[in-house]
Amino acid sequence: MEKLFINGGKPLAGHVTISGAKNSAVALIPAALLADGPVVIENLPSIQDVGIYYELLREMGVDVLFEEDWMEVDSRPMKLMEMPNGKVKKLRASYYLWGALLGKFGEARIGMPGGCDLGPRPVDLHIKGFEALGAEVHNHNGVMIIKAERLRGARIYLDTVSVGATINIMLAATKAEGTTVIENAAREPEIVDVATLLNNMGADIKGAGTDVIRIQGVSKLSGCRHTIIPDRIEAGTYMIAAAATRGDVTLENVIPKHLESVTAKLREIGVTVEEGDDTIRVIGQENYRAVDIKTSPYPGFPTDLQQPITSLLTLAKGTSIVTDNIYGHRFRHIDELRRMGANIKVEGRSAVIEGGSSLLGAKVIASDLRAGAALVIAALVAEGVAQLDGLEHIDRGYENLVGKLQQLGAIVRRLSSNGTENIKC
Ligand SMILES: CC(=O)N[C@H]1[C@@H](OP(=O)(O)OP(=O)(O)OC[C@H]2O[C@@H](n3ccc(=O)[nH]c3=O)[C@H](O)[C@@H]2O)O[C@H](CO)[C@@H](O)[C@@H]1O
Ligand SMILES: C=C(OP(=O)(O)O)C(=O)O
Repeated sequence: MEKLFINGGKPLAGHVTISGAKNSAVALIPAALLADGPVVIENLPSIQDVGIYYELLREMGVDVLFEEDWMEVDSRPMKLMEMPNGKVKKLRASYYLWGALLGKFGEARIGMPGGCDLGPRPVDLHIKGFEALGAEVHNHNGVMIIKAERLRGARIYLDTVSVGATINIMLAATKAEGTTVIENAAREPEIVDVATLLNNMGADIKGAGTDVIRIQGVSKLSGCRHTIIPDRIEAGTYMIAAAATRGDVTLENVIPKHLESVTAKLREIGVTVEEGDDTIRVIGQENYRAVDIKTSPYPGFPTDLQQPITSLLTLAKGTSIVTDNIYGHRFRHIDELRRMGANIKVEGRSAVIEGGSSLLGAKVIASDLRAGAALVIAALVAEGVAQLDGLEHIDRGYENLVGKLQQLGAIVRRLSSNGTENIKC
């Protein structure tokens, strides 16, 4: 069992290159299965979710090459098979196999997904979408059995804005007969990224990035090459870490537009943020103001940065209220932050943070991916050494976290129980 040891109190300084987006990568890989030819995906982040997808594809008989930051996916030898358990449970985004296989074979038999435990994460809208396209959907002992004689375009209104349901419907509808219209669609940049790949494969998708997406079905898709967009959540995490440690960090390979809500909130807190074409420089300040934050679908403040920014707000003078309107139970990091000396209470969907208390190193456990990021940020600020467990969650979504933090001057080490150092992660 490995742990992170962080000796806090050192401002982060220097440059950090942001990797490809996790939430794009895990949708683009299944999307590539729809092509009748090789699809090359570049700028892949080296994270566990991508590694698991690679193994899933191999199990399904896909011809797949995976080297450092690119993957070539050729699904021509692939056969339809049932995947009830195993690796599909290890990540959330295995649910994209539902839409991809439904589009490709007219059938999918895939177990319910895993991913971060953020409280209830229903999939009713995915099912509603598939049914509207003409599929029959049954949940048989935790295995989704989705079958369609013919997929036919439909008008689908999403009652809640959902990233997963928007992409899954897009995947299946790409090869349906006729036109599908998704109303109240999610607008996240990762959705645009997936639509771009599908269009380059020969699909006809218009409106991705707005709340109405129109998909004219096509009968055949072919191979192509695609570069993944930068990970705005990884970028936001380093922005917050730079601010919290009162550092001076320049992020490279970012799209500043994707981070507007984060930049706006950091500025409100009192952080200096300078935007370049594909860089963002964050300069921390001594005094921070308390602010209120409410998460909402893109372009609102992302729920995936709600936990990390809570750590920063423990340093701000006054009371901040962080409300998660997407996942009202996403507060498992709070007890751990309290262990480090933070003064925070949870009231319903909100964390109420009394800023100004000093953080101290402690033994803490990451319960999920962004809880891990929040605790790393707190540890970088804290006095003394913090010991962090639960690294398997962090590994799902942060490429080379230790190496990147060390490059910025942090005193951080990843050690196994026998004291061996692992600097690759
Ligand atoms: C792999 C991936 O891309 N994960 C992201 C994706 O997760 P995921 O796709 O699972 O999240 P959704 O966008 O679907 O969820 C948004 C909201 O819709 C609700 N909902 C969703 C589907 C459904 O069928 N019914 C329903 O009620 C959810 O409970 C949640 O309250 O978007 C989340 C919200 O930005 C992010 O936190 C995750 O990092
Ligand atoms: C919640 C997250 O991921 P997933 O949906 O893959 O569990 C996340 O990236 O913060």
